[in-house]
Formats: sequence, C-alpha cells, structure tokens
Amino acid sequence: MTISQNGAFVRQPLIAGNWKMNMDHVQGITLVQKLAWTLKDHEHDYDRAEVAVFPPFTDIRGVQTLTLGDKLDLVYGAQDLSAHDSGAYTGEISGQFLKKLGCTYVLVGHSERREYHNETNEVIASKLAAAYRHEVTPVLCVGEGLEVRKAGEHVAFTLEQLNESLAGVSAEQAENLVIAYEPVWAIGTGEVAGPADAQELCAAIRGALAERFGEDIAQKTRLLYGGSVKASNAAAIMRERDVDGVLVGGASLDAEEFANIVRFEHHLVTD
Ligand SMILES: O=C[C@H](O)COP(=O)(O)O
Repeated sequence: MTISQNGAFVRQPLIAGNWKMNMDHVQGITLVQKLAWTLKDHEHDYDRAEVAVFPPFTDIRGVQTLTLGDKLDLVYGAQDLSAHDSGAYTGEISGQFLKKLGCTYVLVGHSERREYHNETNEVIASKLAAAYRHEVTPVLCVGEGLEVRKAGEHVAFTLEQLNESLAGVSAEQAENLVIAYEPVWAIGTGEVAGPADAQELCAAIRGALAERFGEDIAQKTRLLYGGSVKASNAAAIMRERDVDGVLVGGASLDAEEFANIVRFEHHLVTD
C-alpha cells in the first residue's frame, strides 16, 4: 500500500475473507462473533483497515442481524449475484436482495465462477451492471491460470479480462470499484505469487484503469491480491505500493488467523 507523508494510507486497506461454500448459517454467526471479539482484543481500528467477509448466501441474513444487533464495524458482501433483477431465473440471487440485506460488496467474476459456471467476460460485465444498478460495490476478480503464466502472457491476459469485464462501466461508476488480482494457480494450492508478482500485476491494472477512467480514479481504486494469503505472508504482500488489500479464502475460515492478517501493520513494524 501507499503511505502518505503523515503516515495515513492513501487508499484505505481492505482485508476481505471469501468463505466460499463453507460455514452453514450457525457456523457463520459463530465465526463472525469470534472474529469481532478477536479484533476488539487487538484494538483494531476499522478506519485504518476495512474488514469484510463474504459468506454463502444462506448466512447473510444472520450476519446482517448480528452486525446490526452488536453494532459491529465489519462489513459483508455476497460471493455472486444475478445479472437479472427479478423473474424466472431459478436459483439466482438479485442484487436487489443483496442491497436489502445490507451487503456493502459483491464478488463478481471470481475464477471459480469463471471455471465452474462458465462465466465469460461478457457475463461478468452484465453482473457488474447489475451490481451498480443496486448500489452494491463490486469486487471484480481477474487473474491468469498456470499455462498463461508459464507462457509469460499473464499481464496481457489479465488486462484483457479487466478491459472486457469493465466494458460497460462508466468513470462515475468506477468511483465505486474494487479489483482483486487472483492468479488461479495460487488459489487454494499453497502457491503464493510473490509480493513482486502481486505488485507487477496491480501496477499494470492501475495503469489500465488510468487509461480507461483517468488517473484520479485509478489512484483511488483499491486493488487486492488473492491466492493462499496467510498471516505469515500478508504483510510482505501488503507492503507493495499498488497492493491495497487481500482477498483471503481458506485462511479466512479461522478467526485467529484472519484477525492476524488484519493486523498486517503490526507485522510491518516488527518484520
Ligand atoms: O477468494 C479467495 C481466493 O480464491 C483465494 O483463496 P485461498 O486463499 O484459499 O487461496
């Protein structure tokens, strides 16, 4: 992340936990409670780093009730949304419902959606439009697979995904946008792209955003890295200039571990 002369972050870091298809609604409430208590024990300053969880759809109502009831500062989002607003789309979830459930964010185009649900950049563009229609901030996920990385085409591939997915997004809408760079080969595999790899792609993404929406918006947009992030590697990744946060999968299911990722600043000082 980038730090200004007075020690403030230029862009507020975002530490996001994607639970994927883990945690039923009872387990979900327990995890959020434990996370909130642990962060309270750590005297976490939520203004300094935002904390978001992305539970399964079935958990969101419980998480909403808990965060409202206990006046928790952490925010939450959904892992996907429909491109449609309502109607005969069995099994789909409208952005309208997510808005009503108090979701701040929604993941769009996660690599697992691209892979298992054949989501193309075109589909993802229509889901981004739906997120904007319902005023839920999208976290657009992009990133290359192993073959592309081995061929040395990871920057071009990722920027193409980015540009095609953002095809319908206006500069005004882009004021509310988070991008997550997640190299597919590093997701759930224990393989971590090094901090320099994360920086390379985040810098390239920021450059592409500048071309598309102007330098001002590019400098304000938060860029996350995702792929086998743990407490032991989060600080080194977060130290990179263009990385403003992390999107954590497996390690977000353990409240202590995730809270230690949120404490990345502590590790920055002591490393
Ligand atoms: O959304 C999260 C990413 O897919 C990373 O997952 P992971 O931390 O389990 O590798």
